[in-house]
Amino acid sequence: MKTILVTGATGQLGQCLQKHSKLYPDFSFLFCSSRELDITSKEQLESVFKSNKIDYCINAAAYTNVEQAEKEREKAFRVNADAAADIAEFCREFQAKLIHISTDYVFNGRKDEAYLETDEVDPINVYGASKLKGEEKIQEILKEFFILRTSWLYSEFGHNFYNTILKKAEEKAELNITTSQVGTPTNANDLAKYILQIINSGSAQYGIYHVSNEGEATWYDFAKEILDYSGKKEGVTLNKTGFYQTLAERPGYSVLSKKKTNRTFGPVQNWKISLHQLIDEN
Ligand SMILES: NC(=O)C1=CN([C@@H]2O[C@H](COP(=O)(O)OP(=O)(O)OC[C@H]3O[C@@H](n4cnc5c(N)ncnc54)[C@H](OP(=O)(O)O)[C@@H]3O)[C@@H](O)[C@H]2O)C=CC1
Ligand SMILES: Cc1cn([C@H]2C[C@H](O)[C@@H](COP(=O)(O)OP(=O)(O)O[C@H]3O[C@@H](C)C(=O)[C@@H](O)[C@H]3O)O2)c(=O)[nH]c1=O
Repeated sequence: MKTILVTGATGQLGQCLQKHSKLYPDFSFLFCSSRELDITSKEQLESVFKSNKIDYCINAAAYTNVEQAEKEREKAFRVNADAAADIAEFCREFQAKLIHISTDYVFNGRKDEAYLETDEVDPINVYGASKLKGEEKIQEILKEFFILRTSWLYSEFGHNFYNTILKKAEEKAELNITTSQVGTPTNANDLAKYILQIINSGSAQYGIYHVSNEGEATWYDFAKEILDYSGKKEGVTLNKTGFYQTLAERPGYSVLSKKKTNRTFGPVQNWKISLHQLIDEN
């Protein structure tokens, strides 16, 4: 039986992994919240790796507050880079394979077609820089890793753009949503299912992969689709804006090419279809 450690287990992706883990009764999961396992503590990491024979570690723990990271650079790097490196060290020592999640924000957004895994990285905010450092350290330390770059995650769980829009719709708020970023909203349930499929396949095709839904959208397009499909647009004013004031700069274009991922592990569905599924289910 394969034993799978999941860090950050009560975060958005962590909760999606918990939900979909039920489909894998032959796997033994060790879900650890930040309270149960602080990944910045080498002692705590060592203790988990020593007392369990871990085959895979899914690192779903991260510092994800893009705005706050501009003010807490050190903390963002401690969690997203240093702790990721420590996890990689323990994976090497205890022969576990690492599945680490990274982001479209490692790119500067100046390209005008989908980013390949091999394209130049050049983050333009602190969060992106800290995630890139994590990627780099993992590759230096470990051979048996999958770094999965994803984008614009949303789900029924936790704090995300989808839940923010639904909440604002309940409040009948006036929404001003930016059209100045193009990317791909990705249902975290799809990512969770994809990760579990990779483990189940036993693949040894290690490396960096892009795993997001297919297609592209602006945040405005995403908000509009959420409101239209959920039938909650009544009384809500939705405005396009070319500029939404934020502390952190974000890439203008961050669609990820899935050519390599599709070839290796199979397709991921279109973002609109996946969004509709989530709304239908909830
Ligand atoms: N959300 C998004 O839009 C995107 C996310 N990603 C990446 O996907 C992954 C999952 O993101 P998502 O689930 O959305 O993020 P969340 O912020 O929902 O979850 C992150 C989890 O990490 C935990 N965590 C933070 N610091 C530590 C620590 N020191 N030790 C242990 N756990 C810690 C948090 O716990 P607590 O709440 O208790 O602090 C939280 O449960 C991350 O690697 C992220 O960088 C990539 C692209 C898009
Ligand atoms: C709430 C809101 C946001 N926006 C803008 C701000 C920003 O440019 C964009 C998205 O806002 P958010 O703060 O929800 O998203 P942001 O924190 O940028 O999301 C990112 O999170 C990290 C973790 C990732 O890895 C990325 O892939 C990406 O998903 O929408 C509006 O235009 N209007 C609004 O009312």
